Amino acid sequence: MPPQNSAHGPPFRVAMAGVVGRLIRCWCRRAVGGSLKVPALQLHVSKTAMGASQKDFENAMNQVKLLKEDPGNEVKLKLYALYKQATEGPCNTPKPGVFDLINKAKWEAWNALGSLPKETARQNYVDLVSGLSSSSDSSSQGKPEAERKQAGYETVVMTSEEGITKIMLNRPAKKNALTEQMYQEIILALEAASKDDSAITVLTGNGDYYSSGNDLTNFTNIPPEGVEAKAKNSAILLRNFVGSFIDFPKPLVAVVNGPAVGISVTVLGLFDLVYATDRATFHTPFSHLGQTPEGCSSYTFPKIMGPAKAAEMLIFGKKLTAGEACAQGLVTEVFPDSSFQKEVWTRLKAYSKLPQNAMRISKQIIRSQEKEKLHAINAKESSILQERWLSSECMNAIMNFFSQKAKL
Ligand SMILES: CCCCC/C=C/CC(=O)SCCNC(=O)CCNC(=O)[C@H](O)C(C)(C)COP(=O)(O)OP(=O)(O)OC[C@H]1O[C@@H](n2cnc3c(N)ncnc32)[C@H](O)[C@@H]1OP(=O)(O)O
Repeated sequence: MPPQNSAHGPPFRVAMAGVVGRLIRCWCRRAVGGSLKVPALQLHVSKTAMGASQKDFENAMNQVKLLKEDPGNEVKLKLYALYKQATEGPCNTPKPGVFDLINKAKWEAWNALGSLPKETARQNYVDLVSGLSSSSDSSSQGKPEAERKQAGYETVVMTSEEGITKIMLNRPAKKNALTEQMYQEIILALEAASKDDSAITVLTGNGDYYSSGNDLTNFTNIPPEGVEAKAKNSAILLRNFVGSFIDFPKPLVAVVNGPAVGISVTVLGLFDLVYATDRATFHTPFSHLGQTPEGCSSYTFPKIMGPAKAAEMLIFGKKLTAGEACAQGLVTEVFPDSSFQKEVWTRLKAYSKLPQNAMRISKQIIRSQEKEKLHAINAKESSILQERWLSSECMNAIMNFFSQKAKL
């Protein structure tokens, strides 16, 4: 029975979360046939309890790689078993020999899941990872909100204060060039921000640059499977990255603290507000790099600034000043560099006090009109780039950058 003081207030919600958490833990224990103990994790009760999507599952797999603390062998076995069950179904391989201790333990964990349906295994995997992440985050609880720097990220800094979640790109020595790890961490940070209690989410950069775009070393790190596999995986990552911006459900603001290049410019067409310092420039040198537009810019830029101005940027690589970008509608407002941070954050703090649900719903009405179209454009741009990355034009441009022959 709910406490007398409130039918739906915090004490009741806490109590209910405890009950639901216990039920899920109990259900998990039954699902593995009781032969593997599920550690006493505080399972995070989220939207995923209604059925994890493939995207939730992929995000959880990425999140596992970013765990700060080793979860221990028992949990790792459980993750392994749920992963195999979710992707391949019931255990279908012969039992390893008695001296093959590690593979035998893995086989037994998988086999113990019996005929657990793939969807349930996927859900259990997502819940388990969510529990692991929130238990590793719990060390930050009790600190003042402003200091609550969220754990689990290495290339971005995520903080929440006064209704605003800030995701700050944090490789200033490399002009915040986006590594593969950084794309993944931004996807996860946006996913977390979409579910937290903040009203507004901000993306910004640390140091003198907002971002110099894709880290060109991403293309030099070729796996044993070869360049085609590299291009394919990069296209998947790109598509997921841009997809996170398309689907982001609440107001998203870019605080452009300095020059922006490549993909950090193109995705601006998917933000709700773009505030720039007068030191910022906006540069999409795709043809110079043997590449083509991404971030849905082949659609958003002509729509925002008209086809002629969009072509000048996307085909001919014209670099815009902040004032020009504002005149063309890509930037909402430009501020003098000396007062940029003060003016922008004062403005955003005032906006964050507006009714949250109204802002969120308004954003969703606007986005829903072309969400499907944006996803289709994202898919097309990513697949064209997958081919471009294998072209000699693109490979030469990247080699030029590293041999210092060409600077933009
Ligand atoms: C999953 C894959 C998805 C792919 C999506 C595709 C996206 C397309 C794009 O984003 S295209 C844009 C790519 N970006 C660039 O081409 C920028 C390249 N960088 C530069 O031209 C210059 O560095 C600069 C103009 C941004 C800044 O010049 P400056 O002289 O001021 O500074 P440095 O060149 O000395 O830079 C400092 C160090 O940072 C390294 N660095 C900067 N940008 C990148 C980058 N994009 N990739 C890799 N490394 C970068 C630079 O090499 C210096 O490193 P060092 O100190 O070790 O020498």
